[in-house]
Amino acid sequence: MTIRSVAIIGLGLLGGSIGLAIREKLSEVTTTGFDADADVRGRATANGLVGAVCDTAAQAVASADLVILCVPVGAMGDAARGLAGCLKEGAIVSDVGSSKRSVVSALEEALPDAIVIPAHPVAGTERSGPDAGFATLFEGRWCILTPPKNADTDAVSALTLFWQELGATVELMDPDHHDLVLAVTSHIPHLIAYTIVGTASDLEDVTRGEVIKYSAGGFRDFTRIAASDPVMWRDVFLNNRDAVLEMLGRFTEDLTAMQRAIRDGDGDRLLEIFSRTRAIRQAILEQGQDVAKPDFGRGSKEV
Ligand SMILES: NC(=O)C1=CN([C@@H]2O[C@H](COP(=O)(O)OP(=O)(O)OC[C@H]3O[C@@H](n4cnc5c(N)ncnc54)[C@H](O)[C@@H]3O)[C@@H](O)[C@H]2O)C=CC1
Ligand SMILES: O=C(O)C(=O)Cc1ccc(O)cc1
Repeated sequence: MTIRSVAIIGLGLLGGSIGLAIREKLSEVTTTGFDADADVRGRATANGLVGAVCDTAAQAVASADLVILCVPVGAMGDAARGLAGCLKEGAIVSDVGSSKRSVVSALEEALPDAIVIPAHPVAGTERSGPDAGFATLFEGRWCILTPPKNADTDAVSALTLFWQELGATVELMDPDHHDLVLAVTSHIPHLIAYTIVGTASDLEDVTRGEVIKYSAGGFRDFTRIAASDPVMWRDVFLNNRDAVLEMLGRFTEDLTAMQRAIRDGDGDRLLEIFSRTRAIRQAILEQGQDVAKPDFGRGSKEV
């Protein structure tokens, strides 16, 4: 099957970036879009994120071969229910949600007769909204597809090709495994950033001023991540609860071990842990991933 038209539901960072990337890399593909927020629809029109910004989701998807839901994971069910009875025959319904198990269930429940192939482009920034997108967001990034076991193979191939044409490398994964892996590589790091920046902001006024004044690289990096969209991340934690709690349990144990090593003056133990973690960064660099300028930092404002 050939994807000739794409409808994007949710015209923020991800939706806008997909629209711009299609315009730049797949000029023969037409795009339509819808956002629940009228102001966002206005900005999307002004920024030319899609060929036509529609007043309803039904209009946006009516002739689309591929529909991509780019809304917070907690809104996927509502957004999908709004499309029931409006899809073109044979259309693929996909998404970009950061967690997959609950999204798979929400989409399949809302659209039981549709071809649903969930996806997660592992690419983003701390920015959000219709002015934050950029066409190169997906270049050199992973896009994980979590197709159901009985998925239409032509649809999986078409979606794979679509993401490859936007510059991503595609991998297939089971949704539960996706959620566990992303809990440790993305969700817990965000939780830690929100926590440490929150801890600093709870300090008394004088000290807090000094935190801002003397913030060293590490803290500044955390503030970038902790500036990420609150609604999006609330939804990620509510929707990937089990995997996050599992990984948080392990993290808490490791943090306690670190606390004990410091209390005991166990320098050897600290050296051992810090050397092991250094090797992980080395391995990421050797894989050719851009860790010096964070993944996600493209298009983001340096702080
Ligand atoms: N921000 C990031 O770095 C990344 C985000 N994601 C995922 O992408 C999705 C979108 O995130 P962003 O683009 O960053 O968010 P965003 O906040 O920039 O855009 C989301 C848009 O969805 C709209 N919306 C909400 N409910 C809607 C509904 N029912 N119907 C139509 N529009 C609706 C909002 O008005 C908003 O404009 C989320 O599921 C997130 O987990 C995935 C990878 C990276
Ligand atoms: O900005 C950052 O550091 C990110 O981690 C971006 C990001 C956020 C959510 C995702 O599901 C994937 C990537």
